[in-house]
Amino acid sequence: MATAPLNFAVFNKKDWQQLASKYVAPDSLQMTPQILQNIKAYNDQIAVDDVFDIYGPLVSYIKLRYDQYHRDINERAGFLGRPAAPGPFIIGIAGSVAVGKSTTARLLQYLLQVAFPKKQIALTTTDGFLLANETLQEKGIFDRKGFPESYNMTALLSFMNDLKEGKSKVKSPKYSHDQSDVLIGEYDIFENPDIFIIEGINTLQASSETPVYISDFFDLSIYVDADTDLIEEWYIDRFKALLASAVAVGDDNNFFAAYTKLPTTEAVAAATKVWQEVNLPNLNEYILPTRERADLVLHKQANHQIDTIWLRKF
Ligand SMILES: Nc1ncnc2c1ncn2[C@@H]1O[C@H](COP(=O)(O)OP(=O)(O)OP(=O)(O)O)[C@@H](O)[C@H]1O
Ligand SMILES: CC(C)(CO)[C@@H](O)C(=O)NCCC(=O)O
Repeated sequence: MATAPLNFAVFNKKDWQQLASKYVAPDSLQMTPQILQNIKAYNDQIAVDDVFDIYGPLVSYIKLRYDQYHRDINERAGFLGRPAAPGPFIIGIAGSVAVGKSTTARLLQYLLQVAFPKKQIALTTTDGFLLANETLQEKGIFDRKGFPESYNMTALLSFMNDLKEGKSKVKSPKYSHDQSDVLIGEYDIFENPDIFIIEGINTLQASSETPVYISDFFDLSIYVDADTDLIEEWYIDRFKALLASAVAVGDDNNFFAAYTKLPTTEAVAAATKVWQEVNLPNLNEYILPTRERADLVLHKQANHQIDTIWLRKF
């Protein structure tokens, strides 16, 4: 993998693992076999060792940062002579299409909920802020889906602002991977969560529409990294899984239904072309350059196992 910039501390799995109990006692993570079973149900292949070795210290580090966040807002409110109105502690997760951001986000949500049973841990994706396929087609930018201009950044920033201000009933629009489109009129509604996770390829990007970055609202950011050839493999694996589920469901409205009519090799060739012509250029031009802006980088190797962690020192 690339060399970490000077302002990051680099850990291999063994050194990172030593940090596990610094701020969260391991037993407070309550890693029972039943919990592990539930976590594994998200994805049968999640490396169980990573749950302890990587996510244990990560939850511990988030606890440290969460406590600091609350001390900080109280002290700042004291300085201003105004009541502290804390919005959620916000964690942003970035990385390529198909690198495993949503899987990482769901696992983290689960583990944080176990570690903080009385807190509300919420999760969304920036996918819902994509322009609808129809709009992308009208604008002639359907082949730029996922690129900065394909998102409604104004709506996304206003969502982040409402959330951080502590407004109640903040809505984020939904996206369906089966439909490969936003679900018009469907929302997730958030009611004052304590910790909020937002994952998406663009979470560390600047916007051309406004000088504010989405990451200006983050209290911690994570970039999920892997070598490009591996990510392409995972993209194709996920495409095959979505294809298989389209066959099983037999719904002609499913985006993947058209591909099910093709021989598998042709369908996979079409997906490879989308990777090469859309997602790979997007990764190289717009996503990878944001990696060094993250507070923490999780680097994955084959089988999604995390081998290296970069943690920002300053
Ligand atoms: N830890 C993991 N173990 C095994 N498989 C994983 C893991 N993380 C992700 N995957 C698989 O890799 C593929 C991509 O993962 P995921 O859908 O989470 O990516 P993503 O980064 O959220 O993608 P997108 O940006 O397109 O929504 C999926 O098929 C998922 O099941
Ligand atoms: C929804 C995004 C943009 C990001 O998650 C991505 O998964 C996507 O659909 N990219 C467009 C090209 C493709 O169909 O893979």
